[in-house]
Amino acid sequence: MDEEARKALVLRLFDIGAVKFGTFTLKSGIESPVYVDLRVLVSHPDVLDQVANALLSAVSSVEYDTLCGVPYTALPFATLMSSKTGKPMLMRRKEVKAYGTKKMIEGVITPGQRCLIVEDLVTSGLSVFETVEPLEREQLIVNDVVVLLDRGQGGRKNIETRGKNLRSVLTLAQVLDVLVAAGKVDTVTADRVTAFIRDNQVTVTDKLEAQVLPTKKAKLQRTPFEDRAKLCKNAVGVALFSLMARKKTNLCVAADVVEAKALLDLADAVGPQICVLKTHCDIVRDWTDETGTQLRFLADKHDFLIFEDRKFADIGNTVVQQCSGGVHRIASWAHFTNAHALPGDGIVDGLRTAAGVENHGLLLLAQMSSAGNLLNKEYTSACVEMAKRHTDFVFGFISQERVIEGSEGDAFVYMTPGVKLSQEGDGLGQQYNTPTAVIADRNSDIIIVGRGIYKSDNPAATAAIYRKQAWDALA
Ligand SMILES: O=c1ccn([C@@H]2O[C@H](COP(=O)(O)O)[C@@H](O)[C@H]2O)c(=O)[nH]1
Repeated sequence: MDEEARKALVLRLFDIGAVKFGTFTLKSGIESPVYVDLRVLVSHPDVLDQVANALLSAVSSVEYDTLCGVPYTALPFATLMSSKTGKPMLMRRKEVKAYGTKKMIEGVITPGQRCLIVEDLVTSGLSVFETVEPLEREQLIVNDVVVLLDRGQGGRKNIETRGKNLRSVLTLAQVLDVLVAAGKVDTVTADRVTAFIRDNQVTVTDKLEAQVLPTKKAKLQRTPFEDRAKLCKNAVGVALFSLMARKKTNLCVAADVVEAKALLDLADAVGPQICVLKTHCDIVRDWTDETGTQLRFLADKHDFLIFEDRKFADIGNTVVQQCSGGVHRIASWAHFTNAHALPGDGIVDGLRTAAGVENHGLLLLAQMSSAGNLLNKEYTSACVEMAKRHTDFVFGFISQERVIEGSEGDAFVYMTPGVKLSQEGDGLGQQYNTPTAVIADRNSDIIIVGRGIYKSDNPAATAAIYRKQAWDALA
């Protein structure tokens, strides 16, 4: 943007009352000699257009695929920029809906795309980070921020120390220079404003950031997996925690393929990346005893455990036979399986009888990922209580989040299905979250990923991507 255009924009902003001088009490209680209100721009389409052009010229050398305005004032800026460039736009919700999708970001999200943040005014930079955080959780890459007016109160430094580039169309100092030169503001006022800016620098500390960014606030101080192994009372749980610490992976692949060879090939391909291979033996059309034997061979070869996701739900006497007998003889090859708590404690006792506690363990289904499921809070609490009554055998949960807080909860493992890099459902009720959302925000331990990996072109390479994201999210 050239000097003349900049001057014209400043004068127009002054004319429409977007920049005012006097004595104003800010939200913080501080008295300020200057007040910037860019919300008035929506009443002046010519100025909005000038602003959009100025913002676009400030980012002419920046490469980005999509853009997102910080709500609310910058939304019309971003909309105009999107329309002028043809680049798609995303919108961040200020309030998350209490119903439906509960999405933070509206629009088509393509993980890996570079997203430009558009802001009207930067003081501390915190509102920029309120927008950056949910975008990064959706796996968008945010490197660049463009703002119409930088007040010069430390926002640039706060944004840049957090690794983002900030480009501004105007600084408050430049605005003052133009207005003084045009005789709109006297030098005494300009000096008061300059002194105010100098004396009111804002540093964003980690504490302040945590107050504003809810997910940072909720972040758990994690007990290392090797220490949790010492708290767990079941041998398979101990082995799983130790394996995760040793192999540095919290990825479980749901191997939902329907032929034995495909299952074994998949297990061999993703084996180096995983802590657990999850099976549904009853969907494998040519399952034989040899399939179980071969799976155990691969588990030893690659150092993973086998979890048969059988979701037992019958009385104790029946599950004894379902787990040890039938075509699948689950107890002979799976390290652990899972059960619904619905029938009562007898189901745990039955499965313990069928498999024994030395080489087997059990997870309870405390929550499910599917839309409209009936596992409500009371049911989840009842599962938790049941698990606490059987710590010799039950070592964790299938859940959408960590369901027991504190050191007592450290003795259990939390495995979460419904994980994919993109969050669109499957049309049959499955609901997805990203690996980062599941591990960092919901404090789960292990992500369970099926179609996101086995339906990809290269399951081994894709498993490595999920593994890295899930492991990094623990930090
Ligand atoms: O609440 C639940 C419990 C189990 N699952 C199982 O996890 C996988 C998910 O597969 P995707 O292809 O990643 O959707 C599948 O085996 C389910 O049976 C679940 O999704 N939700």
